[in-house]
Amino acid sequence: MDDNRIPVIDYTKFKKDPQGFAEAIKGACMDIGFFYLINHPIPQAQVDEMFDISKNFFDSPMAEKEAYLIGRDNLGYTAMFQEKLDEINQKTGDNKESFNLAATSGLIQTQSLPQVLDAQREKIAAFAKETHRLSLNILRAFAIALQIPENQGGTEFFTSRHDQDALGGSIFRILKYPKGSDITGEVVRAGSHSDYGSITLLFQQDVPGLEVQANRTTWVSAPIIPGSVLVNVGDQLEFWTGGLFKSTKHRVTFLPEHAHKDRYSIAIFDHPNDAVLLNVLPSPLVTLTEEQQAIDKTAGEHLRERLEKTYTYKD
Ligand SMILES: O=C(O)CCC(=O)C(=O)O
Ligand SMILES: [Fe+2]
Repeated sequence: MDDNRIPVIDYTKFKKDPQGFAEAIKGACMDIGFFYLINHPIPQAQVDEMFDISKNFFDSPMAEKEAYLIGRDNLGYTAMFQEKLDEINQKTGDNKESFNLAATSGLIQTQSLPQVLDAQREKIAAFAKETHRLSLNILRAFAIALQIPENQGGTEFFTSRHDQDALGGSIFRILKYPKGSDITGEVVRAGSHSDYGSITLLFQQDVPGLEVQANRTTWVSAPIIPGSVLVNVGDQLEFWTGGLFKSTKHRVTFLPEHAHKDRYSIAIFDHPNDAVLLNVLPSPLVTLTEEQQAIDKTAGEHLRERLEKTYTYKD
């Protein structure tokens, strides 16, 4: 495999040749930590509808958005420059706005939402359910690739630990990178970071800008492949697999077209349920170090540690 390329994997292979699909995904996860899925089951019309909802929300008056500022529950609105994903290298915060919606069933129903989003709650919930179904099949492919024994859960080892009806940190995030040039002198719009969860699904629309750090050294662009979803491994899965799967840093940089075009993206961050211990993985391919085995860390603890480092909460 070319190390500097993000592989493109055909999702229809999951049904026809689960083993081959699992091997392709494993190769990508052990290498660059990112892959595109084409021919996935989420209808483009539904994705487009989510982008329309997102645009309507970001167009609403600032007072309405700021009434829902993000708090320690990791839900709500993040204003321009509020999040600083790369606290070491960025002078200013990220040049973007975002809104975190809950992606666990209970919270989808009860999260307090601004009017524009509240009116679309059913559609948002349906999209969260649909994308979660796709995540579950990716997690099944992981279990096949990692040869999890039947008596340890087999194919359902990861899915049973990503129950949308149980407590967990999964987030459905809409993002807007407003048009305009780099007023602060930063080249980067969203600082270099790795994601926190197990897997992230990313939908990009029209305007590129995402870059991925191949081999932990070289920045390569992650172009938009129409109709695809970009999938990446997060920190919890890297930790859980003893480093076998790579949680790769990525960032969004300014491109000339950003001067006159808004950029929108949607990220679904799937997390293991809060109570899941990340230092136990019954796979013959994974060897956890003694040190790692000694760290009894749950997914919930892992997430909260990371969040405290990157946000400046206004409460
Ligand atoms: O907007 C993008 O393309 C990437 C966003 C991202 O990496 C994140 O929110 O974690
Ligand atoms: Fe990210």
